[in-house]
Amino acid sequence: MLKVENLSKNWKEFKLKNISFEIGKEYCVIIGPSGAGKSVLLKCVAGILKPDNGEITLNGEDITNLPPEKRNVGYVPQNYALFPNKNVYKNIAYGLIVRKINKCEIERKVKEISEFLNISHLLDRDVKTLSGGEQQRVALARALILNPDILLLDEPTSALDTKIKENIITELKKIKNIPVLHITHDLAEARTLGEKIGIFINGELISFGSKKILKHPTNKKIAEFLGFNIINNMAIAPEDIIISKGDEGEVLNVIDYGLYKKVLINYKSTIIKAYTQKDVKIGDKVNLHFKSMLKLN
Ligand SMILES: Nc1ncnc2c1ncn2[C@@H]1O[C@H](COP(=O)(O)OP(=O)(O)OP(=O)(O)O)[C@@H](O)[C@H]1O
Repeated sequence: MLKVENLSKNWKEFKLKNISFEIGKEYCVIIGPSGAGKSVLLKCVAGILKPDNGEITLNGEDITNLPPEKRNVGYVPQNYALFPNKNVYKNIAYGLIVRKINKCEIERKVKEISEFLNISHLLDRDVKTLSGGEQQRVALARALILNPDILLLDEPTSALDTKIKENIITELKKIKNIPVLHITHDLAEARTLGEKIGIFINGELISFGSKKILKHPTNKKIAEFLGFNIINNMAIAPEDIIISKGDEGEVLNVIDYGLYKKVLINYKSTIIKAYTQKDVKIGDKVNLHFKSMLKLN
């Protein structure tokens, strides 16, 4: 179990503000906009940055001041940080070689982890020749082979195209029995993977708990971040709006995504975002019906 208590880190322009949360053997996704401080938080847990205040415990042990190599933490940074002058096998085996594990045991473990992540065919390859998705799997294998007590993932799919992203997400879903702390700005990824969800804005963890929050935001800040419309302190999801002909609002913009359209409507002097499959055009006069509205605190 990972427990973070009152963690803070201050620079002139940025503050990580008293972050507290805990996760057990579950997949936790922390989501937030760029620059919110997600990577700083992850680096504090990995031991790469030292927090100014606060405490980090892993399975009951205070690791706040331990160097990275003394924490049993698997960390996959955003750029993967593979060793460019070693092949895939040596990259994956690196942590075990440093720990002077015997050769047969290393071979067995590399075989096991590379089968798990479908990269057995790449073991002899030079890492410089790998695609982004392949590099990602090698970085994951390198972290997982050490049987870490926690896996830390910094935007693991940000550099990948949609198809490869889906494949990696399938692999990530297979990781069980250890806590995973995954940071991203991708809401779809949070919805697919997160058992627990943290919402991080401007150095602050404004919400932490069950994934229910993604469909039922509790306050305006969370609702806005999740893309809900807000009218009279009620949150309305764009997919919960039915558009019909009328005179209450006017369509300002339409973006056609093929399967659905994203429509911006000037509705009683508020700009409303709706998703629809109907045929709407800029300038159409419309009425709106809200299928569901959530009261905010
Ligand atoms: N070593 C540092 N010294 C000073 N400021 C830093 C340092 N590292 C990070 N910051 C600042 O902390 C803030 C948060 O950065 P961080 O990388 O955690 O954001 P993020 O939420 O991970 O964003 P992104 O999704 O873009 O990676 C930024 O304003 C960044 O410039």
